[in-house]
Amino acid sequence: MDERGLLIVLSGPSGVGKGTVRKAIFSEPDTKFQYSISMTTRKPREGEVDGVDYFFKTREEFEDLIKNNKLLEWAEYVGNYYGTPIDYVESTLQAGKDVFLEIEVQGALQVRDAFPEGLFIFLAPPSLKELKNRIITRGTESEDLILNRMRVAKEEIEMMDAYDYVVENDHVEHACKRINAIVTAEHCKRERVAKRYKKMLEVDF
Ligand SMILES: Nc1nc2c(ncn2[C@@H]2O[C@H](COP(=O)(O)OP(=O)(O)O)[C@@H](O)[C@H]2O)c(=O)[nH]1
Ligand SMILES: Nc1ncnc2c1ncn2[C@@H]1O[C@H](COP(=O)(O)OP(=O)(O)O)[C@@H](O)[C@H]1O
Repeated sequence: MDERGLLIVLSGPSGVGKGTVRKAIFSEPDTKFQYSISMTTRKPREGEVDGVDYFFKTREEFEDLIKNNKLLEWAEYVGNYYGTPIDYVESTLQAGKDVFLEIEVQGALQVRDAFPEGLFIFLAPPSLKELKNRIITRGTESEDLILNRMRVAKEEIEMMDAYDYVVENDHVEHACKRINAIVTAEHCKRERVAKRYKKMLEVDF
């Protein structure tokens, strides 16, 4: 395979709908992206499955992964560690497949340093009021955690300029369409098709 896959990073504030949009993208039968399952020390929520939603780890196990350079990026977020396994990302890109990461902002900025050629998409809420509503309706957080997440969210929104694209998550299906359109456009921009034609033209006819 002479073409590496594209590293697609979807990020944005907690509660904006990253998980919802990512699941909607991966529920489409023709999605060709490979989802990189993250490691976390957060306790599983009801219905979450180890190795499907996350690889659930103890703090000791996670700290060993950090020490042994097994993570492309990691962040401590609202009291828990989250990180991306580097081997899966590297081998999948090497195989020419696009890898999709859904991660918070600190991690996305680390990936930007390691993979400046990646595609960085910021998912934005229609408003801060709507963001708070979404965190509340999700109902997984206590009052204290909601305030904490809103504080973090404001700082995260300030980082929007570091991304290649901002996608507003007004309606899930619209956000998915925008993301798919961006990836398609990016592939064209990166001249994958043009390179194929150049190769064809090298041959006499
Ligand atoms: N840096 C980083 N963030 C991650 C990773 N996996 C998930 N996250 C982010 O961690 C945050 C908290 O995730 P989670 O506890 O599942 O809650 P929720 O996504 O807000 O419902 C979210 O912003 C996720 O996108 C990862 O591997 N690295
Ligand atoms: N476009 C949308 N419109 C209305 N509610 C949404 C939308 N996208 C997500 N939500 C809701 O917002 C809440 C937070 O979404 P979630 O995917 O958990 O966010 P994140 O992964 O960014 O923390 C959930 O209750 C989800 O159903």
